[in-house]
Amino acid sequence: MSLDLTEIRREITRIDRQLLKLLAERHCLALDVVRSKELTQKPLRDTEREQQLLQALICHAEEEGYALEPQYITQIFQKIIEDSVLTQQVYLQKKLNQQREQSIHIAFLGKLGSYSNLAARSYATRYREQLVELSCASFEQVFDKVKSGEADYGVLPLENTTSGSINEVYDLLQHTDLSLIGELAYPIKHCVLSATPAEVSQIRTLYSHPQVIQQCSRFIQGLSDVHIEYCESSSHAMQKVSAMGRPDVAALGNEEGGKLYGLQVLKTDIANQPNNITRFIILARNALSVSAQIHSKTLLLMRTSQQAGALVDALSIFKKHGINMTKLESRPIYGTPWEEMFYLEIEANINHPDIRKMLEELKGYSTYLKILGCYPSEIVKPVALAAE
Ligand SMILES: C=C(O[C@@H]1C=C(C(=O)O)C=C[C@H]1O)C(=O)O
Repeated sequence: MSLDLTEIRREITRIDRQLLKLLAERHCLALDVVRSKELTQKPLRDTEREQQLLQALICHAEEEGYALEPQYITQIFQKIIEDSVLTQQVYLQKKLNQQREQSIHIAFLGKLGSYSNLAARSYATRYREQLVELSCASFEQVFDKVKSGEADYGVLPLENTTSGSINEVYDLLQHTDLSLIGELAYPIKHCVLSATPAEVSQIRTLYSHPQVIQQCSRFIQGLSDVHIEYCESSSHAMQKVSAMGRPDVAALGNEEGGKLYGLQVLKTDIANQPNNITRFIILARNALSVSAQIHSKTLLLMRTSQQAGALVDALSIFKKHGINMTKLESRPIYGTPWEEMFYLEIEANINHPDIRKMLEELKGYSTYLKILGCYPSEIVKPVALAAE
């Protein structure tokens, strides 16, 4: 066996290309699978098959004596299965809603390179759509651009695994006629960026969006003598820092955006927790139909009477119908002090007759009920393997 690095790397490159080819082949088979399921109307996800498949791979690796940890095999194949499930979902959704390959206009907060912009690109890539990017100065403007027809979709952050709910977006949802048609979980990897080579200890002013500052609060506390400047978005921050060209100012943003503004990365992974993920929602003027074969979710707006137990009674309807609730949020109702609007996200498809019946029942327990939208769940929860 040669120990020549160039030669070994050439061999690695050859294997990587083989892996890529095999992944592409598997990806095509996922499309054959969905065409077959279309005929049989089978649910798209089959967690039993996924469990068996993972278990069999782990056993096979052991029998063959491959030096691969079961955890490693599981992680890699869970990612592959996630792609397969989402590919099938996209196929069914595009067919059901008769979407053709076309260019779509997507509105998002910030300039090019903002996290919302990266999420918009990821959504368009998943649906294989050409993207026309429309920058907005505020969340409100994103809603307005979709309402006026200037944009087909609006991409907005709803919650983050570190800083929690984005209240401003929840409040805007209370008064909108737009429909929620999709979701997207996007990993947020904050870093410190500056225009010139510098040490983090040199920084005296940090620019970013309040949400980013909040998600990196521990890192910021560890810095001494630093002043914070809040910006409309992280992309505004990156642009400002780029224009200043000084070693004592830096932006908190992302690596991809940093490249766009010619910035250097001084430090990566500065969020309070490594699993820093933002869930974005996609808004459109018209609601989408979601295939019954897809695991879907519905977001409801609900207000209850001010009587004792009114909310508990309303929520008990979900329990009665065996419906899982994935999110419960409340926000003040403007003009009505101390009354709350509830946001309920449930794992349900509103086109199912049982769910329609359940919502009729729920009306009886609420003073206001509105469906904000039904959408495919794009968060593919990995299956758990049976304990040894
Ligand atoms: C490909 C399929 O659809 C889904 C994806 C799977 C995979 O990628 O292996 C397995 C089961 C299903 O959840 C299938 O049913 O075989």
